[in-house]
Amino acid sequence: MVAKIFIDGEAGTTGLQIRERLSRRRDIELVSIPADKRKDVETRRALLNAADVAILCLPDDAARESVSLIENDTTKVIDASTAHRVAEGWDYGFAEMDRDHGAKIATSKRVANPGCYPQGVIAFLRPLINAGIVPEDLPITVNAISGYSGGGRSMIEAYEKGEGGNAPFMPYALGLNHKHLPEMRLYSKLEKTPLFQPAVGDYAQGMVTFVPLQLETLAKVPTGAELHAAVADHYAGIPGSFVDVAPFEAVEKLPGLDPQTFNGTNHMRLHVFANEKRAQALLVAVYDNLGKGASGAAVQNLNLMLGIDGSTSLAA
Ligand SMILES: NC(=O)C1=CN([C@@H]2O[C@H](COP(=O)(O)OP(=O)(O)OC[C@H]3O[C@@H](n4cnc5c(N)ncnc54)[C@H](OP(=O)(O)O)[C@@H]3O)[C@@H](O)[C@H]2O)C=CC1
Ligand SMILES: CC(=O)N[C@@H](CCC(=O)OP(=O)(O)O)C(=O)O
Repeated sequence: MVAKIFIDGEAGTTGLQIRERLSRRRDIELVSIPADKRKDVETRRALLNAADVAILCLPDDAARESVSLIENDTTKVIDASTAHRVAEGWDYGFAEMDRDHGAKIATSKRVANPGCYPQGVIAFLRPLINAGIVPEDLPITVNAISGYSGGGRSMIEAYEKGEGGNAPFMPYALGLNHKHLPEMRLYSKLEKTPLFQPAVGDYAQGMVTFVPLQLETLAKVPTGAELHAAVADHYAGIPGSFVDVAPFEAVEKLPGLDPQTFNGTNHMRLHVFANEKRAQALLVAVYDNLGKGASGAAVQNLNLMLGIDGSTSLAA
């Protein structure tokens, strides 16, 4: 069967990337909207209702509107926006977060594609909390850097025109209230909202998230090797996982921590570093904000929803 896919917001950063990833697929008919009608509600309503799967690459309010325009119970939805990530009736689109989660996505009609930053955090904390190695109430801090494509078309244009100074490293979200906090807390299984402080760099694409852990207050302080083993065990149990775990090694510097390492792919690599004497560890995830952070994850979820094995069908 050839599945009909409509990308609402196909001209935006995420929409274009998904289009590109799907363009050579023969099992998919990509339904396009005429450029002059792309914000026309009735044209979108018709295309949304005719699609087997609609992928929403829109601002939050427009994504909510698209969902409200679906009048049948057959069109499945993958929403790349923030609108439904912690909403009732939606499944979170991070397939590797639990052993059976890919199967859940495969039968879901409403999948909320994750935010770029939260996946690197959930990828570590959920398995560690599930294994009882990190307690749910441990206060967590997250730092991160993203390429400017994370800010969508307006930020890309601003950086490419050299507007705004183009600082090599520009911290933001200093009100400590970033929109990714609810999904980061909920799916990591944390009791307390993490302190999250990201930065944008003067490069287009690729990200790194950092979770430093102060472990001395824990009743049982895990070693770096124990943290690493728990995370590695989790991903070893997920066939076709796009998340892998680097060997546990003592290094001062690692070229693989370049945020651009996995650009153009759907891969995420997890690194564990530790200093046993100080009871400190650092959890580092490297991936493409437009890949596993957005369009790669959307195509992985689409494959699952179409009953295709994502590990073999996703063009990296
Ligand atoms: N960039 C990233 O790294 C990531 C983005 N996302 C999310 O994906 C979604 C899209 O982001 P991104 O691609 O970066 O954003 P862009 O700004 O690049 O693209 C959004 C697109 O939606 C169009 N649009 C806006 N309003 C409407 C409407 N009412 N009807 C139809 N089309 C509309 C815009 O058109 P116009 O420009 O003419 O207004 C634009 O083409 C957002 O919710 C974002 O939060 C998720 C993960 C990562
Ligand atoms: C650099 C930059 O500005 N990044 C965006 C997040 C990009 C992303 O994950 O997208 P969602 O909007 O779908 O959550 C931000 O911090 O708001």
